[in-house]
Amino acid sequence: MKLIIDNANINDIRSMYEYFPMDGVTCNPTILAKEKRPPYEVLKEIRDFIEEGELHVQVLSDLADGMVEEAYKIRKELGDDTFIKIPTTKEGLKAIRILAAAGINVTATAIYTQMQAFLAAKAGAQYVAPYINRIDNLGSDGVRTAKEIHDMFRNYGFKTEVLAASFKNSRQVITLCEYGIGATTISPDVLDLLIKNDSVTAALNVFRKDFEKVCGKGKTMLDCG
Ligand SMILES: O=P(O)(O)OC[C@H]1O[C@](O)(CO)[C@@H](O)[C@@H]1O
Repeated sequence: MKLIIDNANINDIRSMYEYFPMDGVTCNPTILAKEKRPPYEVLKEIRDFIEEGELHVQVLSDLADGMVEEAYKIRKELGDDTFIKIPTTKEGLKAIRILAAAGINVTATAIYTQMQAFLAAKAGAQYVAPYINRIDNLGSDGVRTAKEIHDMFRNYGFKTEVLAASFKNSRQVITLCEYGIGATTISPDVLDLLIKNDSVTAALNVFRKDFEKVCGKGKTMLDCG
């Protein structure tokens, strides 16, 4: 499962890359706006830092022609390997088909239903991004929807992968990881929750205390005996 960071803050991204085995960065217009700087300035910094990592950037236009135009501008500014996030509306489907036919990487976003995912995959998207938590908040089941989309793609032999998005807890991520989902995009807060565990801390404290009984406070394998 690819692990992608859902954030546009370069300091957060650097820090997450330092600790976690990351595969790239996604953002959406809301995440970009939080940086309060010109978007391409922010995105170019991220592009340079993550080098070959995946970068997913969303368009704003409502109509297909505008989406396609934005896609070319994004690629010109940030490189041809950039994934263009296209909202999976009727106009979006038209744009996905045009872009995919031109060999452009597309991530179909704002996925709430299996049908959207099916149509986006058939139109040629590399990824579809179901919104796990937002689906839950509609009274449905985001994790189940993502699993069903994954299974449906396998049944049809589509190459499209699920890029699960909108997580609020680590359980949602782990369940999809077990299931073999292609990728997840996760905020720094939820990423930290994947490794935070009070039992691990407690176990390490016992090891330290026992060791210090013999070697003294603050000693390690470097400076004891
Ligand atoms: O519900 P949230 O946390 O705003 O997430 C929406 C998600 O959709 C995406 O736009 C999909 O890539 C992410 O950037 C974001 O995680």
